[in-house]
Amino acid sequence: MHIIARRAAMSIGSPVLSALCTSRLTGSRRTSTMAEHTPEQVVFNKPKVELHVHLDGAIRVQTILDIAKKRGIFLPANTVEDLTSVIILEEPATLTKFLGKFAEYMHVVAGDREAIKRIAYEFVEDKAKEGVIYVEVRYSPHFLANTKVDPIPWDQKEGDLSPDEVVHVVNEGLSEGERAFNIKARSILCCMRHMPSWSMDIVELCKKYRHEGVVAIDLAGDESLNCEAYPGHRMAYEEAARCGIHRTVHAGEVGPPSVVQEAVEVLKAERVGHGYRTLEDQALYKKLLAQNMHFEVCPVSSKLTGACDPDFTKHPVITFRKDKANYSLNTDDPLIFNSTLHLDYSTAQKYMGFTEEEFKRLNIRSAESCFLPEKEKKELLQQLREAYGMIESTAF
Ligand SMILES: O=c1[nH]cnc2c1ncn2[C@H]1C[C@H](O)[C@@H](CO)O1
Repeated sequence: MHIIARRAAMSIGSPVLSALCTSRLTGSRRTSTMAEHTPEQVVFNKPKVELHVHLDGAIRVQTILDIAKKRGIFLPANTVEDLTSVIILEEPATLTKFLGKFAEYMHVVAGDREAIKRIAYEFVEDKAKEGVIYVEVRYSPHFLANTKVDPIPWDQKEGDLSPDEVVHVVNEGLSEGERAFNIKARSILCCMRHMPSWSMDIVELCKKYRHEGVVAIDLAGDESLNCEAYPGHRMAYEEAARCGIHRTVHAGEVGPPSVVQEAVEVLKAERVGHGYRTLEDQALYKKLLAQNMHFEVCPVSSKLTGACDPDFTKHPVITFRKDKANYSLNTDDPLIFNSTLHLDYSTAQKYMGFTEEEFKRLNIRSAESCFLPEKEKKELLQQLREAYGMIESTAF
């Protein structure tokens, strides 16, 4: 059965690492969760940090079906199994084909407050079940809105949910999830490459909600569109830098190293989303290594979007590891890749020779590179070091 089909039956359950143990249950007590894996697939059964995952690429299929039913929206399939096969990418494709997958279901969730709050809440539950203790989740508020957005996305009729209120509703879902599942969840708001006219809204929303869980700005979408041609993004990133809003940019996923260079030098990105093709420009790569630039690596995603060679033994993260670069392992869009964070870790172990020590190291680097304020970052690092046996526990 597909992981997603199993994910469908997830219920509100026990938080954090205990959830990983459900995969070890046998017989009739076996529960259905997204994090359900055979024991050998859970190769790093310790607290983790995830920095690159899209909320709209991490929705449960059952939730899409439930919301469609409630709203009377037609879908081309009405079981989890069937809808899963409509949505997922099974074979390596292109970034363009991958981005087209969102149109299969975004119209179901967009414009509906209850649906948006639910996906945010369930997202936190799913991450807790994977053993994630800190996550930064990203999305485009415009893609979930149906008013004060031009054009209104996904062929929706005009309604009353603005990008601003989308952020408010997502924040509510995330913080309720944090309380229920005892993990920390923060958000990153995405500008979209093809919609530079939305980018100033995004930086204003980052400013407005910076004390309610929004930690950074991102630029996602089709990388063939550069910023020189679209000054809206550059202006938004300048304002973000001016106001101390953290910045990450999707770059070097399928685009050439020049897009990475532009992200770092023009947009003042502090982290690079993906960044694989940086390796094609050794001078740039060395410069970023020296700067301790963080690369948000998404192994399973990089194969299915066609960003990297499908042979994982040739993956750029192997070079990053060899060079002791600063990087994280992330799911990106687990709905569309029919994946979990465990699959990214087990892929790294099975095909790229990753060890427990490297998993610990990269999670520490991820925590160091997260967008939390310094005090909270220190607490997160302390939590990880204790869990990894690097320091004595301070708990009594
Ligand atoms: O891997 C990606 N590269 C570029 N854009 C992406 C990727 N995954 C998701 N997106 C886009 C589609 C989503 O609707 C948007 C905001 O989450 O970001």
